Amino acid sequence: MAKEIVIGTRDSALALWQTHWVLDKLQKLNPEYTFRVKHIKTQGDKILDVALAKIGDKGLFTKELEVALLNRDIDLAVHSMKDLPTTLPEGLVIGAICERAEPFDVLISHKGYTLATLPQGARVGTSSLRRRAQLLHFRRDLQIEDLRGNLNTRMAKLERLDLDGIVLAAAGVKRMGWEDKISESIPYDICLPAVGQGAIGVEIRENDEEIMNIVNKINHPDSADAIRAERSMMRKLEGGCQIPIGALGLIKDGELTLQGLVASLDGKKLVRSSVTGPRQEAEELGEKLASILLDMGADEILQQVRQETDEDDS
Ligand SMILES: NCc1[nH]cc(CCC(=O)O)c1CC(=O)O
Repeated sequence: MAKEIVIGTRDSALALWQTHWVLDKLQKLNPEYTFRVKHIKTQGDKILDVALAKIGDKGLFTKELEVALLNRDIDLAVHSMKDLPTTLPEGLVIGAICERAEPFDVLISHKGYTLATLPQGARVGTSSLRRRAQLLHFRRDLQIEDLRGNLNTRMAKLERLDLDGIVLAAAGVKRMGWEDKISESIPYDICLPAVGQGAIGVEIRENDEEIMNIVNKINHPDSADAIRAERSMMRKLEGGCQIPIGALGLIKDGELTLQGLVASLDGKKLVRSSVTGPRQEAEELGEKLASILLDMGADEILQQVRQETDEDDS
């Protein structure tokens, strides 16, 4: 009988879509194994009524899966790369980063608005600090409403809260089959994506060579190098708290260009820059861009954000 490999996943509709996408690929490329899915509830799936920025979202969608990996309850965990913290627990590694879908954000609005044409003071839903800051930087007049929950809940809130629009990741919207609801693909100069946005990753045990060989077949080197650079930038910038950070790595002719930004929560301050270099130096490029941003004023923004989130906690 074929050896069974257990894939751990969250059980949101998006997570299940992503997991079955990964499973199909793995099964085709590794016919000698049988793959099975195990659902695991994460903290982020249970706490739906508290703003993410308040509880801190590091590992909120991944921790229980990581515990299951370390306990050998599962052999690999499928994550949205954007939800995977930049530092992994001891003993776990990223086994593969799959080919990235569109990394940009989209506006969903019944009236077909774009960010530029939304009426004065329009109410736009997002719970991401990164989106909030960049939207406010672009349009100081917008009223940003908190929008916690999985994609289905967020879409329901567009109606229930009678919002003028909500901002979501294009990749998730397409995976849910909601393309027809998109009223604008938001350009990168207005909104730089989250680190890892649009890519699905596989986390495995560090010394598990058998699983490493199985998942390596679905690794996409261009996506992996781009996202390694983004994660390296973020690792150097963040200090244990949630901050508005955007990043996007793109590979062309063997060269990696990494764009990045850091913004204040109100979007008033925003520093943005980019670096280009050999793709083999993805991690160094990420650190270099982080240093450039810090020199440009990101250090002050970070201090300010830390103070503001501390006040929130008390
Ligand atoms: N934070 C939730 C999350 N994690 C991954 C995606 C979308 C899919 C992706 O970016 O890979 C989403 C939804 C969203 O931000 O709109």
